[in-house]
Amino acid sequence: MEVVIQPDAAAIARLVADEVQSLLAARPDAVLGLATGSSPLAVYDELVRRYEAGVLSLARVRAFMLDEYVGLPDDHPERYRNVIEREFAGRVDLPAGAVQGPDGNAEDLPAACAAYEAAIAAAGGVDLQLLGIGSDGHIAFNEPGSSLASRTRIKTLTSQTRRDNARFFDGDVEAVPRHCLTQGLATIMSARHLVLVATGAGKAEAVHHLVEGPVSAMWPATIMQHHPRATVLVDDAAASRLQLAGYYREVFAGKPSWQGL
Ligand SMILES: N[C@@H]1[C@@H](O)[C@H](O)[C@@H](COP(=O)(O)O)O[C@@H]1O
Repeated sequence: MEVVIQPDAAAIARLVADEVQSLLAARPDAVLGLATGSSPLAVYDELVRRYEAGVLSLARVRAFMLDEYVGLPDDHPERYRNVIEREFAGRVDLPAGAVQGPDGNAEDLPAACAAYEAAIAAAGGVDLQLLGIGSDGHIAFNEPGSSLASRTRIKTLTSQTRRDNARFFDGDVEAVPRHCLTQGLATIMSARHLVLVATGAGKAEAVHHLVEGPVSAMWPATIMQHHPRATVLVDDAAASRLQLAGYYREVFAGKPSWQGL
């Protein structure tokens, strides 16, 4: 696992966008994994800027989302499919239909989960998966206690996650759905490069466990320690509880620029 400590979200976004740009230069039809939440927003803004500047095209890209709420009306602004369209897909040249997500309104939810796994596999798997992390250490919606071998399935959100996400629902916890469909930890681990972004002191404990704690279902993101290519990008506040922060800074400072993330 590589830990990259940067001064702020904008600096993190530039590094992640560089990585996406070099991936697409090598493979214009790459498969991206998209995350929702506030953490990846600066990355999306940076990618949009590069698209508008004409240095990046996503015309041949396919993308898969991590998760989706169950039961939000199709036109609800917080439905993750709509969030991704608004924050990213609708602002670049991703073709219509290029972004897929689990169908949280399907009549048969287990079948929708299986179909989603099959769609990812049929696309050849995800090349670069963007991730945020919840304050309780969840990735996608794999809450504490999630099977480390899980695949896309229905999950119940913890009250902490519902409280955390209430800010997107006018502060109304009751408006946050109780259930979701989420890629499992094994699904996420199948992506070829994991790129996790975390900023702010509220993520410091989760980041500490992710990078330096024992691998445990209680902190689901720790499974990333088993991934051969995982990059964790954090700002100073999110890095504040890392015991080896000085070492991570030294390693990154000494890295040849051509190496990328
Ligand atoms: N399902 C999402 C996750 O994909 C996200 O990483 C996490 C952190 O969100 P944020 O980046 O807004 O802090 O919470 C949400 O519940």
